[in-house]
Amino acid sequence: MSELFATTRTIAAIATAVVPQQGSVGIVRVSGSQAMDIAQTLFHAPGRQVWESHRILYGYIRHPQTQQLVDEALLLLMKAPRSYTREDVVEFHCHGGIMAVQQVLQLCLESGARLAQPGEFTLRAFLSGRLDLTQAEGIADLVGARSPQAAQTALAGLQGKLAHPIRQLRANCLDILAEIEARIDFEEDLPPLDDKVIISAIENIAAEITKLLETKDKGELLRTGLKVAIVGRPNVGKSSLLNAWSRSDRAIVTDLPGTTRDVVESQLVVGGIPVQVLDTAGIRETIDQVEKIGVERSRRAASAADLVLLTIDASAGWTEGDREIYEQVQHRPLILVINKIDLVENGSSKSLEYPGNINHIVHTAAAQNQGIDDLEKSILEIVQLGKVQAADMDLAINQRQAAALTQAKISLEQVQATIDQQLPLDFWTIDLRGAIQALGEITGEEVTESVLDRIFSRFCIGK
Ligand SMILES: Nc1nc2c(c(=O)[nH]1)N(C=O)[C@@H](CNc1ccc(C(=O)N[C@@H](CCC(=O)O)C(=O)O)cc1)CN2
Ligand SMILES: Nc1nc2c(ncn2[C@@H]2O[C@H](COP(=O)(O)OP(=O)(O)OP(=O)(O)O)[C@@H](O)[C@H]2O)c(=O)[nH]1
Ligand SMILES: [Mg+2]
Repeated sequence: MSELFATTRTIAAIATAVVPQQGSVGIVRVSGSQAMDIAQTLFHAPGRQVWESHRILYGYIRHPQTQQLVDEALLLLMKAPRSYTREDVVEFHCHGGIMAVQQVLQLCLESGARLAQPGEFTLRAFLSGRLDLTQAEGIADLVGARSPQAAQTALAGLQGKLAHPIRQLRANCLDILAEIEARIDFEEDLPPLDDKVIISAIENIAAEITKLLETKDKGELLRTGLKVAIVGRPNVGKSSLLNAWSRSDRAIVTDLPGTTRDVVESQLVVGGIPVQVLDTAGIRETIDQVEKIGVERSRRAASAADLVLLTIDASAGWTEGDREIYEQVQHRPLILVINKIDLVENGSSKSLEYPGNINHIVHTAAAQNQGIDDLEKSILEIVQLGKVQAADMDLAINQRQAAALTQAKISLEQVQATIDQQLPLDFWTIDLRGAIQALGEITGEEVTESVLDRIFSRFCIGK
């Protein structure tokens, strides 16, 4: 057993962010049987304050040997099992920045704790039965959420809205298994099995699994979001588009072609989906060394993006330069953004002869903040958010859960095939057990250490 699964040692870590921005308060969290001892060694609470569970004490953290003052702080005590890990937990609420928390953590380590691995507090919460795996994954998703909708979906997981139906489906499978096994063991004493009843019960379970699987695309979009690259010739208004879209002055805009040299990025939310927008250097042949590198980066950004916004200047029409860029990006999900629409007669661009097979076209006047709504609508059409939302559930499964659900469904289909072929009852149980195993992996009733390792190492230290 790896050290991660031995819960005998007391663990400690900084629970709050250390980089890049300093918070005004920083927390050092300690969990395990030595937590109270460590708190008493390091923390001095003046006056008559009681060291009881779920109390906050005020006082001073001092070096245990030299008595040198380290911080003026608050101490939160949570006695087992009324804590996040169900172990004794203490939290030092220190001044923010890095010095106080780092010194307090160091003192905890010198007093007998070891540094927690990423996700180890939550792992202990799982091992002690406080959370199941889907709830633990919900916590990681919540911490990483980049849109309110992503946070809402993560909270649903944290609340057990996924664990509940999965447990129910597994219990249904176990009931069917018990029915079959009873016939194997006591065949003569029981009425014979009705195949039709079993088949319809299995069909119902498979249908529920299918419904859950339909939330996968939404989960993927909310968790990873979209990467969108704005590309085009110099001076067509790419940076203006980024600024209009993000309602900021994020990128430098001038009337000089070749203004943007490096990739400029901005985080947005479109229809609940976190979107990372990349403004890039205008693509053209150039002998300028710096610009050349910028152009190379633009090409790379375009090929790494989920969606490319090929931006052109309406007043210039479809130029040879636009065509060359189009050839490089035409096989990618693409929107043609016809910008500077304010400069053409009656706002139309019918004279533009862009390729007829471009399906998504949006007209904008970025410098006037016009066309952004249409752009967002077009993006949501491309990612088919409508379809995603139609799976009307506030929960959304992740890839690991989808893989296990798919496995469970395949196993159930095999049970049905076995019944159809009228094979002996023993055979029915084999695949049914497969489905039970797969469903158990999702919540963590049946799970290997390597799977746990993979899930919890995604967390940050202190979580
Ligand atoms: N300071 C601080 N804030 C935090 C956390 C934390 O650990 N420390 N959390 C953690 O990441 C989250 C809150 N989650 C928590 C969940 C359960 C318990 C807990 O002690 N539960 C016990 C007892 C409840 C009671 O009866 O008083 C239990 O369920 O047994 C604590 C925090 C977010 N905010
Ligand atoms: N009339 C009009 N001018 C615009 C519009 N969008 C951008 N411009 C102007 O076009 C010029 C170039 O804009 P940028 O946003 O810097 O263009 P860019 O594509 O980022 O250019 P590079 O970084 O050089 O590739 C600036 O003078 C903008 O004010 C628009 O919709 N209408
Ligand atoms: Mg630019």
